Amino acid sequence: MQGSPNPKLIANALACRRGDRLLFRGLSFELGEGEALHITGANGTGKTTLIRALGGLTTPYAGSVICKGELGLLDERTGLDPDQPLGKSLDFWQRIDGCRDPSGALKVLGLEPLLDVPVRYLSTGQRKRAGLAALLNRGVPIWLLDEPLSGLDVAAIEQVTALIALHIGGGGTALIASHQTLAIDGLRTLAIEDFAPMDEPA
Ligand SMILES: Nc1ncnc2c1ncn2[C@@H]1O[C@H](COP(=O)(O)OP(=O)(O)OP(=O)(O)O)[C@@H](O)[C@H]1O
Repeated sequence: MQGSPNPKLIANALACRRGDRLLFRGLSFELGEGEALHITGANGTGKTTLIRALGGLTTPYAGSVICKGELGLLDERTGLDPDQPLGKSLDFWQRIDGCRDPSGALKVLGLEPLLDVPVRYLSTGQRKRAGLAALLNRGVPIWLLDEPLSGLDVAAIEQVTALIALHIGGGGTALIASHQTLAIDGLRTLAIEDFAPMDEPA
């Protein structure tokens, strides 16, 4: 794993707004090496917004984020060129990120038969696995995963869950927003609705 040997991700009394609506406030947690947090909450309660705030993609309305170690984000946007074959599109990022074991992620995620397929032709689940391969290749210590299991079949759900557990077991850190149950030992849970303002139903 590249980056910090002791990753940390800390949220201090975070509050986020979208439009004129305060989604959550006073949200705090601390995650370190080998720790993971499952963010739960109904549609529209602010899980993606929280992930974007943690990743520096949106500015919180209040509070702060402390991040020690490189972050990798997996959401529905893979960052892979839709017009390129999957293999070439992953190669592009591998050249930038300096991947050490490019074939490892492809094998473990069953992507080898799809390397010649243009990214735009990939199914939802295939695209999700491709995004995860790109994340694995980066070797970053802190993972922000927005619905990593959505669109995956049963076997892929088990695979991806195992990969997340492996990442944590290897000293990584992960924050996972998911509507699905995650079978990962030691996983903590944070219900985002617990931080919703009283007078603003989700
Ligand atoms: N750019 C925007 N401007 C105004 N409101 C927005 C914007 N983006 C998102 N929202 C609203 O913010 C709220 C939170 O959205 P967010 O995507 O964070 O929820 P979520 O918990 O991830 O939902 P889901 O479970 O459906 O993925 C939603 O009500 C959404 O409509």
